[in-house]
Amino acid sequence: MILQNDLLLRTARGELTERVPVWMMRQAGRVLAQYRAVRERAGSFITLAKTPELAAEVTIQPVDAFEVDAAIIFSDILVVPEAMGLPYEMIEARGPVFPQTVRSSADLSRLHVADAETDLGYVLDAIRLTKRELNGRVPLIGFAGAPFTIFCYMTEGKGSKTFSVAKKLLYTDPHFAHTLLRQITDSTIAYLKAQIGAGADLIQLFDSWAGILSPEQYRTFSLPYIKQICDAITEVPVTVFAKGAFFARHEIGQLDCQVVGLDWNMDPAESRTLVPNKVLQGNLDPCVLYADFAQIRTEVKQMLDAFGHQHYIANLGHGIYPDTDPDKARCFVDAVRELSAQR
Ligand SMILES: Cc1c2[nH]c(c1CCC(=O)O)Cc1[nH]c(c(CCC(=O)O)c1C)Cc1[nH]c(c(CCC(=O)O)c1C)Cc1[nH]c(c(C)c1CCC(=O)O)C2
Repeated sequence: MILQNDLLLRTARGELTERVPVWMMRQAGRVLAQYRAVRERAGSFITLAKTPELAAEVTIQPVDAFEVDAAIIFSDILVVPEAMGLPYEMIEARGPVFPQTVRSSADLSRLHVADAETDLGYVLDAIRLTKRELNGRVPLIGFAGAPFTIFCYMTEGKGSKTFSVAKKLLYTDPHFAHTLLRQITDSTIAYLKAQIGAGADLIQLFDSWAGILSPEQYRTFSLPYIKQICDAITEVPVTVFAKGAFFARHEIGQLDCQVVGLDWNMDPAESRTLVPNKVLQGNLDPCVLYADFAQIRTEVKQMLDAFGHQHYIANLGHGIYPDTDPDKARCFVDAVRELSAQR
């Protein structure tokens, strides 16, 4: 299948392009009334994620609504722990919860390394169906959580501001921590390879909780596992997005990945210096989309000026907030397209 719009893919591979590609983290979701309608029909988030026809439908919605340069498969990072034997629930207005947690070596007997085809076949089916329905319009991004972020949810059992239960284990039982991190890494590599086999054109790793670690802990408990994944994924470009890990940009830049994702606390020029020779992605504060249309355009212009128009993928600095006006999201995408094409 030849892609009609392969701008993002060419940029991710390091090629010079005619304008800056743009998409938004969490673009498939509650921002869109069309999503909420399908979610209603499905009954629950998990049913929606496990029904390939519906997952494909909501994956494509933002491509129609915003004309972004990529689709990202509708799923969640927490499908990996579930596939390893730790099911999750998605509680309305609260987020994900694991009724059982894993906090010691004894708990590990309940887990297995995920088999992508049997345990995550529904995501692979959703990818195949989405690819067919996209019919080459834009590339499809596959994704997974980085092992440390998945470790946080599996040990803590729910979201947390500090993830102090998870962090405590790094100090009190590092052997357990490394064993679990290894199992998550092995599961994630198998899963990402299967996503690529099913048609994913690029891969993004979300290390959403990277910012809670010290640089030393990040070097010990997160980076080595991300490195294993980057080394294993050779087929398509890989983006590493480590939220809050401003201190690790140089080391992330040394990995065998093609794109480094940035949040809005990370200065573009400083990031270019720390991460030379890689494509950068980001990093507009999602709260800018609460500003008026004129100000959104001004902020986008500043961002494009700061990053430059090459070796750069425009995005938000984290996922779009669910109460964002979709017209403002559309304004962000349009501003990138228009302002980066004028040369
Ligand atoms: C940490 C994390 C999770 N999930 C994800 C991350 C990493 C990115 C980040 O840091 O934001 C990744 C994710 N989750 C979802 C996607 C879909 C693709 C996309 O459009 O980006 C992606 C890429 C769907 C989702 N995942 C979730 C929803 C909302 C649930 C619903 O629709 O009922 C969606 C659309 C739920 C979810 N899932 C998770 C949380 C904490 C929550 C609750 C908070 C929230 O609601 O945003 C775990």
